[in-house]
Amino acid sequence: MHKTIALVAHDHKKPELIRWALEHKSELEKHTLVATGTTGGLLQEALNLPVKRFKSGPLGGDQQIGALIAEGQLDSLIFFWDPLNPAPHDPDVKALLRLCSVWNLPVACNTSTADMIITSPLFIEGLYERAMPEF
Ligand SMILES: O=C(CO)COP(=O)(O)O
Repeated sequence: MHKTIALVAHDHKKPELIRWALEHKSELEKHTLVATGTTGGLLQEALNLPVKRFKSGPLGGDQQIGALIAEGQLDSLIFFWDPLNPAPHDPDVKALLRLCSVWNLPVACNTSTADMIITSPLFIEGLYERAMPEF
């Protein structure tokens, strides 16, 4: 089943995300890929696949991806955020991860979880339910 997958990594984590994406290229190429600006440029070059690029994270890219979630236009987020270095846009990072919880969006912040999502029949066949938030 065709999905839209967002791929994002902070600077120190970009090599890890590129390695992961290359490893899973045969699955990723079946889907629409979106990314924050710098991550998207690197992925496009490494994978030789089209990647829709939003703004760089510090300039609002995380929020643009958050908007996709709120609009029901994203199926998963692979977000290798950096736990060891502070980001100037940390509130945006938190806001993006918060929306994944609000909408029950499959989100991976490391390679082990990303492996599980991209190989999961639940994900690939769309067998999980995106939550409608309750107030
Ligand atoms: O900062 C980011 C996510 O919070 C990623 O942005 P870039 O892909 O532009 O580096």
